[in-house]
Amino acid sequence: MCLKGENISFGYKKNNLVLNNVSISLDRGKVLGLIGDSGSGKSTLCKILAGYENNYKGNVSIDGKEILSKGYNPVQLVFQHPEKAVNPKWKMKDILSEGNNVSQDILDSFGIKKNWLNRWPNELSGGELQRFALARALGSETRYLIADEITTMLDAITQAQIWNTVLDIVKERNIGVLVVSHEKNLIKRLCHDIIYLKDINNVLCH
Ligand SMILES: Nc1ncnc2c1ncn2[C@@H]1O[C@H](COP(=O)(O)OP(=O)(O)OP(=O)(O)O)[C@@H](O)[C@H]1O
Repeated sequence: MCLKGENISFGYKKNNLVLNNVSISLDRGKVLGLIGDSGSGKSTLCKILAGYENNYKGNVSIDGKEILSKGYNPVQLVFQHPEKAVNPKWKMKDILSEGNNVSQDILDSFGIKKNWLNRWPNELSGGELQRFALARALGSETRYLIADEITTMLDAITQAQIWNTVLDIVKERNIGVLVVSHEKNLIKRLCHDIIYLKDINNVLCH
């Protein structure tokens, strides 16, 4: 059971590849780190694996099947800036309802308080908002989580709390996680394996 990207090539503009023949495989239950220089295409690869970009060459499969364009995506992507991933005109309870059967246990484990649900996104801190984004992404049908710099803007204590919670949940639910971070120490601490995305040829190696 794995999320696989095979021979992925992609450019935002014609004749200007950001990813050149990249292959990556994330097993269920594993935490895989992805590092690479700024601009090497890490976020782009995350978006392709999560089905946000369609115009690529190569193949993405989830547990041996192609990504479905309809229905809940078992591959969920969480970004660095939660404020950009939520509708500012929705209350938090409505934002959460976009997820898939997010359990009370998940809300409790992220320390999401009941009264936060009636607030607007701009009435929460960055860390509180990121907890919501993660809870929303960890609904019952999620099989893979792609975490693109999810704690970069947070203080060390909040970062540790959030990652401890995420690691507990993914272990219990056998979810595979791709961790993108500039912080090599964080990656070393969290991940079972690490891959490096080179900036020019996009060769992936262990
Ligand atoms: N929507 C877009 N349109 C055009 N070019 C883009 C777009 N998004 C990213 N790029 C370009 O694609 C390249 C790869 O960007 P990407 O964000 O994937 O890199 P990254 O490795 O995640 O970088 P960083 O570590 O700085 O976040 C960069 O040169 C960037 O300028």
